[in-house]
Amino acid sequence: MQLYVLELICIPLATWLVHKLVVKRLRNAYKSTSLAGPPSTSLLFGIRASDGLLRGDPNKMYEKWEKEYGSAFQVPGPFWTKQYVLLDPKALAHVFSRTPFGYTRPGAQMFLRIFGQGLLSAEGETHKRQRKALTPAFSNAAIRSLTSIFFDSAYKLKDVWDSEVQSSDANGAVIDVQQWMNKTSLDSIGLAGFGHDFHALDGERSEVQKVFDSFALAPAVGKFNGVITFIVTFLPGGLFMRLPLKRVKLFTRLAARIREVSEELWRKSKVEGGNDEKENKVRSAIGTLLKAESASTEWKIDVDEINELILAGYETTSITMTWALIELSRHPEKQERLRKELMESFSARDPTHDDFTSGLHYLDSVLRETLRLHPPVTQLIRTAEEDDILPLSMPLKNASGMPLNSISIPKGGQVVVPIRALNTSPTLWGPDALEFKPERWMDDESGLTEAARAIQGYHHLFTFGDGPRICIGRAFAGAEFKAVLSVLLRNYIFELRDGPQTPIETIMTILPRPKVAGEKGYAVPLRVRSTTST
Ligand code: HEM
Repeated sequence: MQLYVLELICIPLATWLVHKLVVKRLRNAYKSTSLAGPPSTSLLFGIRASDGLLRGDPNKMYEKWEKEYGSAFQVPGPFWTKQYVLLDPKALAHVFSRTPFGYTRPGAQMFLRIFGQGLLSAEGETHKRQRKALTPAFSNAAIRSLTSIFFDSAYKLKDVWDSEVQSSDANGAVIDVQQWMNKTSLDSIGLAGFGHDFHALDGERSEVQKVFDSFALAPAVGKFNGVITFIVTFLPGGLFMRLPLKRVKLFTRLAARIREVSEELWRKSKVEGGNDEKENKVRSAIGTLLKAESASTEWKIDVDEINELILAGYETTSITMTWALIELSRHPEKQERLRKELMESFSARDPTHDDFTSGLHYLDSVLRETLRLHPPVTQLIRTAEEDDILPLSMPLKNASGMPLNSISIPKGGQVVVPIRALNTSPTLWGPDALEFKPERWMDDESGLTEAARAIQGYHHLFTFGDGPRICIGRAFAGAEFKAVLSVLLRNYIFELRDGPQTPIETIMTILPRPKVAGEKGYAVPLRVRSTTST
C-alpha cells in the first residue's frame, strides 16, 4: 500500500522532471542555433559559478568573449540551459521591437512580489494600459513644469556646499559627492514625482534612505551576485522571496519602507492633489496624473506605481550624476569646456527647459557620454515567449565555424543584453570606445562610427533599454542631471582628492556604484573649490 502511494507521487514527479530536463532540452537543442562560446565551469550552474562572472565585472567577461567569439555568443546557464549574449544591433532591434509581447522580463515576478503591480512587473496588455496611463506624467510639457523643482534641489545643495567651501582653505573642501547626489536625487524624486519633501538635503535621514544605505553596508559580494542572478531568472518570484537570505530580507524591508511613504503620499495626493488649489502637488508627476484621472474613469493611479518610481528613479539618477562629476574631475579640460559653455549664456540666469533640449550641446554630450560609459543598469535579460529567428547585421559563425545570417531561439530561450559591453565595444564605437569623450556627440554625432549609428535605443545607447519598455523616466533623469550639473559647474571646480589618476572601483549595492578605491562604503571624495576664488 505504502509503495503504491510512493509510486503515485514519484511517477508523475519523474515524468515532469524528464519532460523538463530531457524532452524540453532536446527540443530546444534541436530548435536553437549552436553558437561558439565559453565552456561551462560547473555542472549545475554553468558558467554562472565562474569567478569572472561572480566576483568580477560581468561586462569585462562579455568584452573578452566578444573579442573571442564575435557579436553573438552563447554562455552555459544553470541546469544545462544556455543564454545568448547579443551585441549585434539588428538582432537587438528585433528583440526590443517585439517586447513586451515576444520577449518578457524574467525578473518581473520578483518585482511583483516585492513592489506590487507597477509598470516594472506588468507584462502584455496590462503593461500597455499602465504605460499609457503613466505617459502624460513624463511628457515634455510635464518635465518642463518640473525643471524648477530640480533647480530648487540644486540650489539647496549649493547652500550647504557654499558654507563648507567658504570655511575651507584655498585647496577647497573635500566632499563625498556621492552622498550628496543621493540626497539631491531623493529630494528631487520626492518633490517632482509626488510633491513630497524627504528633506534629505536639510539633513534628515528618512527611513527610505536608511534602507537604501543598508544595501551599501551589506553589499552583494562573492558568490552572492551569481546566486541572485540565478535565482531571479530561474525560480518563480514567490520562491525567491521565501529564501532566508540577507539580501532578500533587505529587499523586503525596502519595499515595506517605500510602501509606507507611498501610501502616505497617495493618501495626501488624493486629498490635495486632484485640483489646482495646492499648486505644488499638481506640479509633480503624480499630481499631473491625478488631475487627468479626475477627468477619466478608465484607470486609477495606484500606490504600487509610486513604489516603483522611487525605486527606479532614485539610484539610477544619483549614480549617473556621481559618475559625471568623477569623469569631469579626471578630465579638467572637458570640465572647463562645459563651464565655459554654461557661463557664456547663463552667468546671470538659469537655463530653461528649452535651453536644455535645444541648446547647451556640450552639456547634452556630457550626459550621453556618461550614460554610455557608466550605465547604472549594466545588463537586461529577456525570455523568448515563442520560437523566434533573430536577424544579424554583423558576420558571425556557428560553433562549427559555418557562416550564419540569423540565430534560432527556442521558446523559453534567454537572451542577455550586455549594456555596458555594448556601449563600449570597440567594434561598434571604435578604438577610443573606453575613453570619456563627450566630443564624439557634438556636431550631429560627428564622432560616431557607422556601426554605432546603426544601434537603436536612446541616442544609440541601450542604457534606458529600448522599444515599448524603454525607461519612462529618461527625460525626467536628463532634466534633473542638466539642472544639477548646470548649477554645480557654474559655481565649483572639481578635482579628485588624490589626483586625476585616482583609481575608481565599482561596488554592488542595489545597482553597481562607483567608489574611490580604498574608501569605506561607496565614498567618492572630491576636492571642491569655488569658481570665484580662482
Ligand atoms: C539615469 C537614470 C535612469 C536609467 C539609466 C534608467 C534605466 C532604465 C532601464 C534600463 C529600464 C528598462 C528596464 C527593462 O527593459 O527591463 C528602465 C525602465 C523604467 N524606468 Fe528608468 N532609468 C533611469 C531613471 C528613471 C527615472 C528618473 C524614473 C522615474 C521617475 C524611471 C522609471 C522607470 C520605469 C517606471 C521603468 C519601467 C518602464 C516599463 O517597463 O515600461 N527611470 N529604466
